[in-house]
Amino acid sequence: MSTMLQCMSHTPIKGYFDPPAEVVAEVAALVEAVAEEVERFDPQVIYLFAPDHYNGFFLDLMPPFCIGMAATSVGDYTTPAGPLSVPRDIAEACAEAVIARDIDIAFSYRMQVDHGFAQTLQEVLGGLTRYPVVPIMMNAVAPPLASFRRARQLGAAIGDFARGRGQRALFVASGGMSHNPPIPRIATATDPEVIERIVAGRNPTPEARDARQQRTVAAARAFAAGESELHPLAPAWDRALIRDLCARDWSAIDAQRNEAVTEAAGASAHELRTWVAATAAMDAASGARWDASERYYRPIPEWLAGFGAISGYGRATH
Ligand SMILES: O=C(O)CCc1cccc(O)c1O
Ligand SMILES: [Fe+2]
Repeated sequence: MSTMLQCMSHTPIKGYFDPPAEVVAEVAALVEAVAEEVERFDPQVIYLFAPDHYNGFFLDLMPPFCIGMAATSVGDYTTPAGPLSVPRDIAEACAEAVIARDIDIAFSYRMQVDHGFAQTLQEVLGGLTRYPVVPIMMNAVAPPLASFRRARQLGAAIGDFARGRGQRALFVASGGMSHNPPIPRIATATDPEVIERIVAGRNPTPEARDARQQRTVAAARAFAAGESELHPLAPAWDRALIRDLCARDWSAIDAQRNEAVTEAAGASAHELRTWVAATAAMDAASGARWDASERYYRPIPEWLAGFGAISGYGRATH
């Protein structure tokens, strides 16, 4: 059974407000190259680890992790709306295997996902329905968050499950790296409208969604101009995390404390738990016979993102 790992940042600001043309072209070339590799690999199943940004999951009921047995993209920013091709039997068996390992994940038969999933599906994975995909949502916006250690254990359980199935499996993470887009937090929110939106803001009007997206784009413009209170990008921290993941230094990964991650790299650096889970899944599915390396890294303030990518290739030992 062959395996592949692709971890990459997402940023929905792309197209609304962009860095210099050479940076846009560099990222486009990266995306295209990874998409071609995926096409050549021709996965039989994709395990896609991604966060949500208060578009599909809210504080009325926020799970640390959720596997979708069926899922639909809400179509925020420039991403397409519509159903994903979730192989329900595989997703169900995966949830069963994970829960049997004492990782008590949630599951949904009508999961809504946002650009966290949809941008990567659209740009890297051939669209929402090109391949069978098991979507795994990891809460990265609403503290208290599960630990990096738990993300690693979740990934390992899914990787073992994938190996047991013997299918050509692609593990994908969408998110990170250091960044801090203006996502409200219940601890500091005071505006009742904002509180309502993060507690129970499912299916907003198109106007409300657009207003929110325009605020994010405005924040990116201010951040790029150096006129922003948002946490700065943290290239040195990002590169160290890339090194730890590629080296499979699980004790270093497990030692990451949530407060320290926020402090060093901004609140949305927590999206990197998707990289942790996908890499741990790859490791479990591939045994010792795989390698990962840094594919790309650049801090891109216009996109509010420490933008990185790692790729890994392997062949399972049985
Ligand atoms: O709309 C939002 O809530 C956040 C949008 C957003 C911006 C930059 C990087 C990201 O990873 C991201 O998700
Ligand atoms: Fe994000």
